[in-house]
Amino acid sequence: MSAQPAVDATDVVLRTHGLTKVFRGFTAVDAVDLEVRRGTVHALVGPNGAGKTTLFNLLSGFLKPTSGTIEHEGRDITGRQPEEIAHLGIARSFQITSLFDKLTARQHLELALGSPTGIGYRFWRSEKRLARFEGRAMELLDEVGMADQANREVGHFAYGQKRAVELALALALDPSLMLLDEPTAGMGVEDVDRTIALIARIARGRTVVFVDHNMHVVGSLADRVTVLQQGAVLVEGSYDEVRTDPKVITAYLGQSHV
Ligand SMILES: Nc1ncnc2c1ncn2[C@@H]1O[C@H](COP(=O)(O)OP(=O)(O)OP(=O)(O)O)[C@@H](O)[C@H]1O
Repeated sequence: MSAQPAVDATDVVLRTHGLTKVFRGFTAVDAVDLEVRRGTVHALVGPNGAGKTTLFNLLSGFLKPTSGTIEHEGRDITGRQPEEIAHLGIARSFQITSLFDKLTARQHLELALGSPTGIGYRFWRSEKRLARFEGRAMELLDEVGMADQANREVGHFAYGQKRAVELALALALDPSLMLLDEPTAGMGVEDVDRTIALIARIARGRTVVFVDHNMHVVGSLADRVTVLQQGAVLVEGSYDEVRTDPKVITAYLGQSHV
């Protein structure tokens, strides 16, 4: 975890102002002002249905906001397409696995490295053209502790190993900001601890925003925590500040993952 940098406008990688998403009269994200500082790990938490995934979809361009703005490095990116946002260096890893069973881990990385935005795969690239990405592919797999599995088909991988490959794919973009959607969802305790260590490692020198229900993960990784409730920001602060906030305790009453 990195120390909190001094507050300075140029230290803000991502800022939303009044960000709102309304689905047929239902406000899923409600006037959210979010500030993500450079070099920090920032968690988004909140009870089920609080709007975390919708907010992620807005930040990564998969949904268009009803109103409000999103700024990246001081530039307005509101309404940009997912490919453009990825190209700006905002990488998102998905909650739902997006790997192909018959491809090896290395082939996944080579295909992603061969795609200009990193978020699509270019299957028509020849093996020879992709071979030039082998070195970088291996570096990325090494970064997530998967170098020794590089030539195995991902269909044979355990769940935690697939998530590690997905993290490597997000890193392939060389992102200035990583958005991780429930990186430990569905994992057992061992995989959760391994993933915490992995995220802590890849977060060095990078800015990370993640959504997770597991408070052990949030407490272990997050420099800042934003708690959402019914689409709006309820509280923001350090993990210890939000954990003990009476508003947060009340919001989580009746939820199993406090
Ligand atoms: N496409 C949509 N159309 C209508 N309502 C939607 C749509 N997407 C999300 N919602 C609603 O918006 C609210 C916020 O949903 P969202 O998935 O963002 O919450 P969440 O905090 O990610 O929840 P969880 O922790 O359960 O994943 C929910 O009430 C959901 O039903």
